[in-house]
Amino acid sequence: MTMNDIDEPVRAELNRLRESIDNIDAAVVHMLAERFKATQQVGLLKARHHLPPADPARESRQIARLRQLAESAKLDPAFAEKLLNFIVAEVIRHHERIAERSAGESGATGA
Ligand SMILES: C=C(O[C@@H]1C=C(C(=O)O)C=C[C@H]1O)C(=O)O
Repeated sequence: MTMNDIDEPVRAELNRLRESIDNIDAAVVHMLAERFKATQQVGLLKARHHLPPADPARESRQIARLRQLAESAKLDPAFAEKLLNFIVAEVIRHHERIAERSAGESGATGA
């Protein structure tokens, strides 16, 4: 049995479910793009005011909140935490890059 041997009603159901998955994936990409736009602004603000790229206390509060939300949505809280940590690690990398660039610019002579 391969994917080519699927009966028509099963194929139709699979296609319907996959259309929904594709819509959800598109929404996730758009939401992440908006989130990164906001975090880039936070990175610029932090660099301008010499604040550290990471804020572990804020992250702890976000993890506790997301774990609760995940539980009430019947999503594995450990998965929600891993996903947030993955995203935040990327954000912190961006903030470090922004801080380096900002330090380079303010250290430049302009000559
Ligand atoms: C965006 C921030 O910077 C970092 C990234 C966070 C995030 O992606 O949610 C949270 C805390 C910080 O470690 C922030 O401080 O709010």
